[in-house]
Parts: sequence; C-alpha cells; structure tokens
Amino acid sequence: MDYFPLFCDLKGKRCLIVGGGQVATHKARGLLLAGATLRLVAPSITSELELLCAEHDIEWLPVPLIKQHLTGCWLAIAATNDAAANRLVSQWATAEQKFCNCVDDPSCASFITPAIIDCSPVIIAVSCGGHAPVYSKILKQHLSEQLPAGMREMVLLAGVLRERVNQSCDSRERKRAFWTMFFHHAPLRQAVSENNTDEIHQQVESLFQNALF
Ligand SMILES: C[C@@]1(CC(=O)O)c2cc3[nH]c(cc4nc(cc5[nH]c(cc(n2)[C@H]1CCC(=O)O)[C@@](C)(CC(=O)O)[C@@H]5CCC(=O)O)C(CC(=O)O)=C4CCC(=O)O)c(CCC(=O)O)c3CC(=O)O
Ligand SMILES: NC(=O)C1=CN([C@@H]2O[C@H](COP(=O)(O)OP(=O)(O)OC[C@H]3O[C@@H](n4cnc5c(N)ncnc54)[C@H](O)[C@@H]3O)[C@@H](O)[C@H]2O)C=CC1
Repeated sequence: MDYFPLFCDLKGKRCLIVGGGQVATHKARGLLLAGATLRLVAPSITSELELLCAEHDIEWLPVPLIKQHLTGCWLAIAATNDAAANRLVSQWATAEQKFCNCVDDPSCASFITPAIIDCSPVIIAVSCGGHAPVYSKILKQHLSEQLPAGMREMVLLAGVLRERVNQSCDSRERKRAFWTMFFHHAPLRQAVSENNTDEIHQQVESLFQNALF
C-alpha cells in the first residue's frame, strides 16, 4: 500500500499552512471544515482567506517563514508557488516528525489530501496516490452517485443504538450478525429513508428480539 489512509480528529488542533493563494485557500477550507485552528504564513492572502480569518480561529502571519512557525502545529501544508519554500517546510516538518503535505511535489510530502465525500459521520476519501488528482475527483463523483439511499441516516441510527446493543449482548459473533442484519434489513431501510419513526421503532425492536437474543 503506497499510503495509509487515516481519519484524523483535527478539532481544536493547530495546523500550519504556508502560502495564501488559491490552493492554500482550498486546503484551509477543508481543514476548517474539520474544526482545525490554523496558522497561516504568507505575505499576502486571497480575499476568501481574509474572510475566513474574520470568521475562524486563524492566526495569519505576513512574515518570512521560519522553522518556529511549526511549533505547536500537528501538521503542515506547504502550499506556496515557491518550490524551494515548500521543500523547506517539508524538511523542517519531517525533522520534527510532523506530517507535511506539499502541494507541488508529492515526493517531498508525508501525506497527500484525498478527494472527499463528506456525509459525516460517513466520510469517503479517494486518492490515486498523486498520479492523477483529477481522476480522484472523477471517482469521487462516480462514487457519490452510487451511495445507498438513507446511508447517513442508517449510520446515525446505528450510532444511537450502539450502546444498547453492547449492553444487551456479550457475544461478538451475535453483535456482528445483528449489525449485518440491521444494514441489510429492507423494511428498516425503507422506514429510515421515509423517516417513519413508528415503523423504525417497530423494526428495531423486532431486530433486537430476533437477532440479538
Ligand atoms: C499529490 C497531491 C498533493 C496534495 O495536494 O495533497 C496533489 C498534487 C497536485 N495537484 C495538481 C493539480 C491539480 N489538482 C487538482 C485537484 C485536486 N488535487 C487533490 C489532491 C492532490 N493533488 C494530492 C494527490 C491526491 C490524489 O492522490 O489524488 C484533490 C484530490 C484533493 C484536494 O486538494 O482537496 C483535488 C480534487 C478534489 C476535489 O475536487 O474533490 C486539480 C483539478 C482541480 O483543481 O479541479 C489540478 C489541475 C489538473 C492537474 O494538473 O492534474 C498538481 C499540478 C500543479 C501544477 O500544475 O503545477 C499537483 C502537483 C503534482 O502533481 O506534482
Ligand atoms: N495540490 C493541488 O491540488 C494543486 C497544486 N498546485 C500547485 O500549488 C502551487 C500554488 O498554487 P496557487 O495557490 O494557485 O498559487 P498562487 O500563485 O495563487 O499562490 C501562491 C501563494 O504562495 C505565497 N508564497 C510564495 N512564496 C512564499 C513564501 N516563501 N512563504 C510564504 N508564502 C509564499 C504567495 O504569497 C501566494 O499567496 C502551484 O505552484 C502548483 O504547483 C496547483 C493546483 C492544484
């Protein structure tokens, strides 16, 4: 496997972005959606980034880049149009064992950003390993057209029931069977996609009786 996919909780965690152009703006948008706080090092930034600075926890430093800008940051994105600056960020981050994305050269990056379908809590990330970013975008589109109806709602319902299932049953086998049945259960899926709460309740109770005990 060329890259190991991870889903990171970035809420409240500071991330460094170096550069303030179109690509930096796009990466900033993504990190902010995940709740990160940002340190932005760039002499100038796009008007969208200026707006984001007013609305979010972003520390914009219009000063020359120094190694200390990495201090307190969990990861870095080198997003300038200056290849040497991007490489420097990557070298500094790697020396400190921090993950670094490099927008103009995947060979000096320790992570790459995938194309993302965000139906949180369901998140689908697609990468072509840096070979073909546009194809990642096309695959994302393709996948998003194939997703099952009510997918997100079924997952949210599973989250609500999870504790009860764990409390009701010790057998890992039976729990696995319960969840497999749950997600394949046509009447339940139908009720969930229609948001029919009475029917959802009935189907869930009968699943508990039939599958768990
Ligand atoms: C390695 C990686 C590093 C990283 O950024 O993490 C990287 C690198 C580079 N991208 C370049 C170009 C473009 N990238 C896009 C788009 C996306 N690029 C994304 C990720 C990645 N791009 C990482 C690999 C991920 C993977 O494995 O797939 C996506 C998936 C995710 C995101 O950025 O959010 C997002 C689509 C998301 C979406 O829409 O959902 C478009 C199209 C467009 O903008 O519409 C173009 C123009 C067309 C073209 O050139 O192909 C160039 C050449 C720059 C130049 O010409 O100088 C490099 C540098 C190089 O290849 O060396
Ligand atoms: N990974 C990806 O998805 C993509 C990557 N790219 C690459 O991203 C690079 C940047 O693209 P854009 O944002 O469109 O460029 P841009 O020209 O809009 O912005 C470049 C930014 O970098 C800043 N900058 C330059 N030198 C700096 C330094 N030493 N320290 C701090 N900031 C510095 C500039 O002030 C500017 O804000 C391009 O060189 C291209 O190779 C381009 C398209 C997609």
